[in-house]
Amino acid sequence: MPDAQALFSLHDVSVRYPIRRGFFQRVVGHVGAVDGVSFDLRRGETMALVGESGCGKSTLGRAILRLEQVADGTIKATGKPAATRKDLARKAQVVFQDPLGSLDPRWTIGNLIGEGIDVHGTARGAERDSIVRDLLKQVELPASAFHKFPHQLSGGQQQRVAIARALAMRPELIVLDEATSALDVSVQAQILNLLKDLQAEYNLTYLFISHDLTVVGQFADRVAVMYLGRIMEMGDAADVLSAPRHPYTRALLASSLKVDPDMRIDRVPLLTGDVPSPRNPPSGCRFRTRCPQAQAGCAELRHRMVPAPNGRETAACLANGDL
Ligand SMILES: Nc1ncnc2c1ncn2[C@@H]1O[C@H](COP(=O)(O)OP(=O)(O)OP(=O)(O)O)[C@@H](O)[C@H]1O
Repeated sequence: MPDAQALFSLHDVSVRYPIRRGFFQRVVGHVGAVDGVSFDLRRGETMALVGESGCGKSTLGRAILRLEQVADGTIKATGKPAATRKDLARKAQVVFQDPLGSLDPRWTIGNLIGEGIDVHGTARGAERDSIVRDLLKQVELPASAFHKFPHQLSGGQQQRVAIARALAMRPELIVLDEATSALDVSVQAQILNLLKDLQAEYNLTYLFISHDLTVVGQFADRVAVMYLGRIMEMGDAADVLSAPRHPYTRALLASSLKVDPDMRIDRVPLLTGDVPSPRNPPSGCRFRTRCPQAQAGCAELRHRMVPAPNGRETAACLANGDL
């Protein structure tokens, strides 16, 4: 049942990349990057997506932004059928890890921020420039940045420009794809504070894709833990991170170098070995090949989310007694 506050409702969403080979680029298989993911993104919340590299976080973010095609399932925006990419440009924006890579070095900051306004024709000339100057103020950049070029700014300032560019479209959702990961800890904290302020002011929804569980604990309201394209645990961030329930979440947290010393994850073995290929994932529970609590029946276990305390959901797990 979709949440009444949902900005986006994902139902059983799968995304597959074709694997092409040979001169004619024949499709010889698929990578199931996201497999059967369902959740609601609630208006005004920060939902974090965490998990090891290659588990499908960015692909899921891109699918919500309509930058990837959904193979199965649906993504509905505020109860209406899925918007087109153009409609969505206003509603959902993205900020990536590497601001310099997403900012054209030949453009001034004023033009970079004003680009979306120009494309959508929402304002022109002096009115457009005044909106851009306002956005500079909102992201706490000096007015002098207007005529500068990206390489003249620091990494933190460049990321503020990327945020201003996203804000220029007056979006409801911003996908933050490792948006603070490349920054120094102190700059990262400043950007996270800015994002919090902007969220409070505009009731923004954030999908926060991150490897850093400590930052997720400080920044996110809810967290979805992904493994090989599937959600393994989802719920209130404080709950999931302080008392992880699924063996994968427990191992992921134990493996994180910056774990909170108060976390109740004693004696949980660290994650070992690599994530299996999503081209040929294990049957049953996908984590079973690395799970310290794996049992014979895990190979046949059907993936489904089961309710856990405090409104949390976890992937069915034989070690947790879910049959
Ligand atoms: N364009 C593509 N073509 C084929 N496979 C892809 C493509 N993009 C991603 N993949 C594969 O899809 C899977 C999920 O990748 P994705 O980048 O979404 O994971 P991620 O969790 O965001 O990883 P990271 O944290 O490293 O960014 C991986 O196995 C990846 O190799």
